[in-house]
Amino acid sequence: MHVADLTEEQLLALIVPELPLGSSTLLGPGDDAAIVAAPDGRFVVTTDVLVEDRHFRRAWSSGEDVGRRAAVQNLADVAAMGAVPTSLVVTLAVPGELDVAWVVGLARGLAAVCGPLGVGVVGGDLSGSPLVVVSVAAHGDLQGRPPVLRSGARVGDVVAHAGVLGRSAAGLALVDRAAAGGTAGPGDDDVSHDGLVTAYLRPTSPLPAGPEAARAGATAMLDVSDGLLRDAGRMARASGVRLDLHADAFAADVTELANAALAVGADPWAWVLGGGEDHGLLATFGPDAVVPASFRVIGRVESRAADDPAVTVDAVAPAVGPGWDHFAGRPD
Ligand SMILES: Nc1ncnc2c1ncn2[C@@H]1O[C@H](COP(=O)(O)OP(=O)(O)OP(=O)(O)O)[C@@H](O)[C@H]1O
Ligand SMILES: Cc1ncc(C[n+]2csc(CCOP(=O)(O)O)c2C)c(N)n1
Ligand SMILES: [Mg+2]
Ligand SMILES: [Mg+2]
Ligand SMILES: [Mg+2]
Repeated sequence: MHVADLTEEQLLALIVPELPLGSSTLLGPGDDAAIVAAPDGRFVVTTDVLVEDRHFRRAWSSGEDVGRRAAVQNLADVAAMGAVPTSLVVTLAVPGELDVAWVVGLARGLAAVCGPLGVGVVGGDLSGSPLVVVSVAAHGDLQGRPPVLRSGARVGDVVAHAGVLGRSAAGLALVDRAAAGGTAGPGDDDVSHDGLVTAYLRPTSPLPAGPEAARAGATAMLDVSDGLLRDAGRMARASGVRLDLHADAFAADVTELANAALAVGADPWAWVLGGGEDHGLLATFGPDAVVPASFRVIGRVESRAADDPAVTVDAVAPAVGPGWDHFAGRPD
């Protein structure tokens, strides 16, 4: 059965029962808008879109994969403010020839990520489109704490990261090679790259680390969606500082990706420092703070002189990067 065989109401009747209601939801799907409790008196709101052939390919990703990815990339932005996610709304634009099962799978993917967190999928919109487009807006609760902004990093703070680095980019390169008919070679001996492909298809984010960082007094935070160097640069510029990353801190990540990099002829450093879509959290903490165990220290905040790059690795401009940009420009 294809989407074009159904009315919007019939498609919604298949989707809505799959969606979690969430613990803060006062009114879920079915009316002109949803109602969600915001006990703090404020709420966090953010949106991120996924576009077919830009963020995923239908030949590679199931509906469930895309639903999980759409939820995670938005929940990571909520966590990056130090907040706990409460609800999502999901706009879905799809071609009429798309299988209904793909759309139901997408709802199940959203539910698989949101349900266990008590996050409601409380509404959305449907449209036809030549490509699949999934646009999510997520809301979150600061629980009475100040938000953790990008602009708060101060000279002398430590730089820390929670989550994985480079694994999604490695998985994408492996899927890409398989799709191009690439054959096994050096680096493939006795190793399965399955975990890396899953990291690309179904990224996860250390969401509880966001509020943990906020409680520990993080001075700045953002989620790493476009690559560590590019996102670190955003924090550095917003804060008027330089982030100096320590290469030693990434040795284990690079070693873990070495076989996959050999297999596809890539540089594992480019994946770790420049790959995006791992959705880890990059945060800074004052020198006296106790960095939560979910984070590892990867560098230090330094002053930025006029000619300094925003981000350095062992005090010099990095040789790889600069990370993802939809319009391909280079950062300042
Ligand atoms: N079309 C837009 N209109 C208004 N504000 C926007 C628009 N696009 C982005 N922004 C704002 O610009 C800022 C940077 O957006 P960006 O998408 O880079 O952040 P992000 O969502 O954290 O990153 P990513 O999209 O890589 O996950 C955010 O505050 C975002 O809300
Ligand atoms: C088929 C396919 N080709 C390339 C990529 C890589 N990619 C796309 S968007 C992005 C950065 C985050 O984007 P945004 O800022 O929009 O969240 C990255 C690393 C992919 N995921 N799928
Ligand atoms: Mg965004
Ligand atoms: Mg984002
Ligand atoms: Mg972000």
